[in-house]
Amino acid sequence: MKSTFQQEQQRVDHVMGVIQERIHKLGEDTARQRDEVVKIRKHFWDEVKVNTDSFDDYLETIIGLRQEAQALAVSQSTHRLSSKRLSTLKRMKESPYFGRIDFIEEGVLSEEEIYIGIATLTDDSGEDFLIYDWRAPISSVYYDHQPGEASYSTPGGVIRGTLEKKWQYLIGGGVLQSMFDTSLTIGDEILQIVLGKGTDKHMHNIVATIQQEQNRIIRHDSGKLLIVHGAAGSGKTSAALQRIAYLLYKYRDSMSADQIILFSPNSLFNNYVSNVLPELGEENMQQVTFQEYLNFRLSNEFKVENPYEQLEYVLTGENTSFYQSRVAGIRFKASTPFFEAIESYRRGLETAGMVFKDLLFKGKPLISRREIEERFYNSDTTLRFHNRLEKLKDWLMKKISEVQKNERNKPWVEEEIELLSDEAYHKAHKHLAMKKGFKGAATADYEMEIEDLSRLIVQQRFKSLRKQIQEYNFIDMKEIYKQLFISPNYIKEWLEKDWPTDWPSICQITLDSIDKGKLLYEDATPFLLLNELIQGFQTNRTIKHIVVDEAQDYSPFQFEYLRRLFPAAKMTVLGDFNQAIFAHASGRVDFQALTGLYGPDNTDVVNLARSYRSTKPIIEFTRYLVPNSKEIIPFERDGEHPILTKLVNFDELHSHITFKIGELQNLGYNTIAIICKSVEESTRAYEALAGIADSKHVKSGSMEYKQGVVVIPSYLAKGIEFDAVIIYDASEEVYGDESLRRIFYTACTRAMHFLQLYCVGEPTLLLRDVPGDCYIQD
Ligand SMILES: Nc1ncnc2c1ncn2[C@@H]1O[C@H](COP(=O)(O)OP(=O)(O)OP(=O)(O)O)[C@@H](O)[C@H]1O
Repeated sequence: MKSTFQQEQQRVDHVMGVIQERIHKLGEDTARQRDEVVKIRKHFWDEVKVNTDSFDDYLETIIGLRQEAQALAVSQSTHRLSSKRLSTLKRMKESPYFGRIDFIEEGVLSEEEIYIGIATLTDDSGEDFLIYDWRAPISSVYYDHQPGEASYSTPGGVIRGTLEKKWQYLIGGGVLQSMFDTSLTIGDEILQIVLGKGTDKHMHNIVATIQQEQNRIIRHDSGKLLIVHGAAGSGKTSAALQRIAYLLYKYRDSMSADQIILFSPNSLFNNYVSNVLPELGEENMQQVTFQEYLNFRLSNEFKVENPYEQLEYVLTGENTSFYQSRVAGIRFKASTPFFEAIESYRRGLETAGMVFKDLLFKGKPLISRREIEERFYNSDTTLRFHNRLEKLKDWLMKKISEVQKNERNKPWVEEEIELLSDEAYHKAHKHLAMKKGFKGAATADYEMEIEDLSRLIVQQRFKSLRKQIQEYNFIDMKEIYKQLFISPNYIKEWLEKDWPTDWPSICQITLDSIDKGKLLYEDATPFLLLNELIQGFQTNRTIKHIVVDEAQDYSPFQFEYLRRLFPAAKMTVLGDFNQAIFAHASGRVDFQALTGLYGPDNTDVVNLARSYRSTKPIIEFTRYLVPNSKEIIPFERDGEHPILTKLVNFDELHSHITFKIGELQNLGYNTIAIICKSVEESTRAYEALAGIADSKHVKSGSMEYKQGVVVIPSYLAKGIEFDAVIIYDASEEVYGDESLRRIFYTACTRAMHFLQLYCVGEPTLLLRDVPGDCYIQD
């Protein structure tokens, strides 16, 4: 008689056979579909008869074109779906499923064995499920329940029953390596195995070991806003990515990957998480950093400072003049009172204060800014602000048309006609001929009239002016924003209280920067907001979901902005106060305040207390670095205690680090990070440690997360993790300020298996509260 293990292997073999068969069949189908697409593309124009001689011919051409385009679209979509399924099946060949529940539904006598994997697989009849997708309603029982009474929600209502048993499988290369009856042990064996492994270049999916509290996040589906607050390493990013996969499955008929945006902390992180969805057979969502968005919107007008330049300044600029004022400005400009001040300032612009640009033609004002201003403030004040601007735009267009008409007979036009090159003449000829309905050979007979040519030349000359009006570029946004800072008292008109004491210096810093063509990071979102409040929000209604990771580094201001920008989207926000590293994140970072974005009825908050990334000794050490440390629960994974080594000078430090790296590499650690406070420090460290083979210096703008040894500033290491972390210099000299606590905590919590801290001189007092038995002092 066969053992349970053998029977299970037999089942694996059977399922593998089915998968192999499907791969073979689908491989053939996909190849055929690809040929079909290529064929349609190649012969697209052979199938369409282009004839525009008469209206009927024209109509027939259009219909032909449409039919051909439709055929192409259908073939492409069929091919895309088959390819997607094929790559999922190929992944399932490695490990077809990872779990099983034995479930008896209420009112049904027999128990059903539900095997769970990354995608559904049925037998040839299509009736019996060999594997259930991990996102199927019934699969939630696997994540949510221990043996006993259990239930799950379906679109038709709640199904109740009894969970008899729960199994976890480890299958690799089609071979069953181990299976655990977790209903008996309630063990985390597989989680232990997964977490004990080394990291590699990319984050991986966690579907086989999703924890109950994470499942709540993944399957959450009510309200507009889900706020997830969780300790470092608690799986916030992982849960968010599986949540996206879940939403793409649940709403597969109405939501596609390009309708979801993930706001990531930096490009390195983008690269790091880019494999999770493809591993699950889904396409990646759009990934963007807030900075990229700001650049996209503002780079025509300004050079926009990036958040890391801002942070680097905060970390290293203490000795520069106006340092305190700049930091106060950063905080204030990220606050809700400043948001409200901008809103009331905009309302104030309804009666006075709009600044316009002269509309120039041939270098001279055609319509002066004063004239535009007068027209605007004499317009009907009962109309909404935006409608008044629309009317102003119409008026300007009309004026331009009049001037344009008068210009046709001016001598400059005649001169230009005479100076027209052959090529320009030919182009103009063609354009006018097309406009008048001449075609092909007939155009040769057409004599261009001077009048037509003049009109065309004047029209061309006015094109950019019209564009300027069309795009509201006659509003001097830069001056309007500057106005807020020109007189330090001006703000008091829009804000009753709460402006910072160093406001006059903040005003000066702002103006100096704008005059140099640079927009400080703290001004970028306020400037955009004012822009949108005046010209109308450029909203994007196609986006259905936005996920904001590392949300503690966004200001309330930015959240409000995102809400308005994507009015049709739901939002998932993930963060950890303790890792708030940006300068605007004062002690008042408050996720509860985010509830105000959509209101309490539309908001849910989930807390993740258990931390998975690091070994228990590392978590027990790091949690003493932040307040509320008791709330962080370590996952029981053993390892070495963190080590603090005190050194007397930098030469000693560098030889210690070089030796340690060799040791760690011999232990088989793939990813080792030497984490520094700032780029300034990491540049020095990298140069001094040049002897370490194949080490890389990660700077802002680095696009790819690499294996091996990296020297990295703390704020770029956020969101990612390393097998071993070395804190380059944890001295009081470097981390001597309380405001660096969160940066220090973030750096230490990047370690999965090993944490070494060095310090040249006295260690930072941030370690003061860590009990001596939580680390080894060298
Ligand atoms: N249920 C789980 N099963 C397996 N691994 C998990 C699970 N949850 C989290 N992990 C692992 O823990 C590590 C940390 O997860 P993740 O990066 O998602 O946490 P985070 O909360 O976003 O961390 P941080 O805020 O520190 O950036 C990752 O290696 C992830 O794969």
